Amino acid sequence: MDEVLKLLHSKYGDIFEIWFGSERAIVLCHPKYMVKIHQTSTKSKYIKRFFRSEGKEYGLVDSGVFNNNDIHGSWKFNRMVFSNALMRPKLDRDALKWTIELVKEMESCWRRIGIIMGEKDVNKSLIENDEVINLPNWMRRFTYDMIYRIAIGIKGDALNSYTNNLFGVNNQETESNSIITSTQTYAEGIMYFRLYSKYVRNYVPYIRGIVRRYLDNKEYLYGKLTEIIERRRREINDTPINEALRNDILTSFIIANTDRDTHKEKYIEKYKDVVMRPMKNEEICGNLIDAFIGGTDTTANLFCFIVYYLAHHPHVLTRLRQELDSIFHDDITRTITLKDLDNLKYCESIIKEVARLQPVISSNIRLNSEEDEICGYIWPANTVFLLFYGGMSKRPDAWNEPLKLNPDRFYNYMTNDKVNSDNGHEDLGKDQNIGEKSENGDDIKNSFVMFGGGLRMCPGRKLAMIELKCLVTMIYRKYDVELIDMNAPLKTKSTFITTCEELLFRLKLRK
Ligand code: HEM
Repeated sequence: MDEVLKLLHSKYGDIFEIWFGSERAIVLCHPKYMVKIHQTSTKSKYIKRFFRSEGKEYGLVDSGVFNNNDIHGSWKFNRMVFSNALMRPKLDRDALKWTIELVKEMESCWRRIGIIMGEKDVNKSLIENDEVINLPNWMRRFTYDMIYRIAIGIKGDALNSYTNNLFGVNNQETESNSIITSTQTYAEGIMYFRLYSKYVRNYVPYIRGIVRRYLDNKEYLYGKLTEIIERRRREINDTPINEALRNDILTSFIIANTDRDTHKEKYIEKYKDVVMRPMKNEEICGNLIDAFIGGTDTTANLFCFIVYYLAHHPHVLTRLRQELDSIFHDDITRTITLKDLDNLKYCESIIKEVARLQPVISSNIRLNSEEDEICGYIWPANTVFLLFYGGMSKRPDAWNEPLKLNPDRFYNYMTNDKVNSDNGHEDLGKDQNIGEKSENGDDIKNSFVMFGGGLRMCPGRKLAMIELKCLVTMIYRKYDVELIDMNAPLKTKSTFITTCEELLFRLKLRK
């Protein structure tokens, strides 16, 4: 998808149309067109994401947040509860603590196998197996375990059971693993409900069989999640009102708009147009599934891209190490604090710069709910706009030497207040959508779109940054990461998201 859009962009310019079967999409490649689309006002005409409201029975029309098209009803309500659950400062502390624990767990798995060189018990047959030393395989499991804990509050088991399997230990199927596997199957099924009409899904023989299996899996997944929700509801009921509850997002979903919700009054004030009521089990299921899907492949693949770019840019790695050493000195095992994360400005710049060059989500879809003008044309309501972020983030009119990895373009903004106030782009350090050549003003605003924009901007952005900064710190302050084939190009596959297909690696204790 990414490559096709790149090609069409160079051939047809900043605006052109493409057809998906009988559906037309207008592709927008210039950041100036994003100004309207990424507007944060509730009056925005560009909140809708999908052109067809197919797949209600699969939870795709009015449940969860990502696939939800009911923008004035269930999306607004779910999104409010979702954002509040994920953006609470209290969650940051736990997210950091859990990331640290999980990196340690992953290190111990790597040690057992011999991925960390110099360890005694190297298992030769395992480290010669490309599957085992393929970083994306580990990162996917890392983010499964992480999001499971963030979502449900209970440690996931994907890393450990994968490692045990490699050693021939038969694991009992854990609840977390069966939920994650079922969520993956659920995610794979989405395209059948998006692509095929109700008639095809119900009557075309081969497709009907596949769709039935996906629906059975959905029933299983909702059933399992409902058991967990009910269990947690009972635990909450049994906890005295003056006792603090866990900070996982399931707890936040359950207590939202109830007497246990300490922020209730604030939300009533802030979201005046949303009916405040507790969430039903089915709504919570939809939101949990979105957290599982949104919070795994994105962060996992971006981390792999960071590792690839750092291996090929030693001067950037040296600067990163200088920053890490200035914060942690010789203590490569000191527990990382939230304050440390705030101080890791160069580390954050690397994450952003890699996301600019190699975005995991390089395009997005929005529809206008009313007739509107974009690029001098009047578009009827429900025109599909495909926003090609991956093209915008490499425009020569927005960035100096756009194809070069240069974290300084973000670092200088974050560390130099004068630059910030002079160009009016104070927020660059805070996931804003802004380009480098700011003298062009609005034209290049929105040329860096890591987390989308407007009211649908990614609600997991703070969590993703905590995870990524913590991972980069814990790996690079302690280890040298060696790629098995330094000449291999970055192997990616691009559908809705761009994944890292192969990155063979090993670690050595840092000299
Ligand atoms: C590096 C990591 C991540 C990247 C690059 C990323 C990127 C994005 C982007 C580009 C969007 C579309 C926003 C828009 O339409 O304007 C999005 C939406 C979303 N993301 Fe993320 N994301 C990341 C991590 C996460 C995490 C950790 C979670 C959950 C825990 C999450 C949950 C979601 C959800 C639920 C939506 C849909 C929001 C809505 O439609 O209202 N994401 N993300």
